[in-house]
Amino acid sequence: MIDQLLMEPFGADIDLAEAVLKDYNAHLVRKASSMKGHYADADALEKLIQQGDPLHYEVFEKAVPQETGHLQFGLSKLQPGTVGEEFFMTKGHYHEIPEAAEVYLCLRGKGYMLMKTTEGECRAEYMERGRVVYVPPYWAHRSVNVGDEPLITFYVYPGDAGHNYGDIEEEGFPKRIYKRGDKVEIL
Ligand SMILES: O=P(O)(O)OC[C@H]1O[C@](O)(CO)[C@@H](O)[C@@H]1O
Repeated sequence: MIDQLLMEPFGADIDLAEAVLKDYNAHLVRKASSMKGHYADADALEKLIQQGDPLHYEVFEKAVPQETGHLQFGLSKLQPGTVGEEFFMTKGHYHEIPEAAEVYLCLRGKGYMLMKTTEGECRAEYMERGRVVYVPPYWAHRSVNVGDEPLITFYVYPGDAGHNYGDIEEEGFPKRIYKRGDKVEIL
């Protein structure tokens, strides 16, 4: 029985200086046009889309089965920039299995992990190279890049966790992160 479940172990290489996952075999790309409904300034987003629909973020993975017992891992690379005054961010999601936690290790850049619960609790945990953020069960999470280079994180979460985008699209996050001159404002 266990023989049928066995998968070959494998290794993967991350160029830590460049924060690049080598030989990835899964690649998710989200451009500005994937972000409709997420930013406060919808007109500024539309303008950005019309001006060439720039890359927003990518996720690079060594694919493993999306099943109980496995661990999904990879690198998330979020470009710097703003939509209006709001820093570039990921869509954000709860896990379909809400009890599933996630760990992020920041490899490059500066940003925040913005987290919220269905009860409306909201936290922003700072990220810079070497800092680990723990996203506990039941917290929706979104990365926000407040620096001027890509924000790159290594992440690990349970293989069967899944992504629930619907709830967060309806609820939104209670806080947003803005660039005001040289300042970062979390409001
Ligand atoms: O799913 P979002 O919010 O677009 O963020 C992108 C990626 O972030 C991750 O949680 C890892 O950082 C992936 O599971 C997901 O595909």
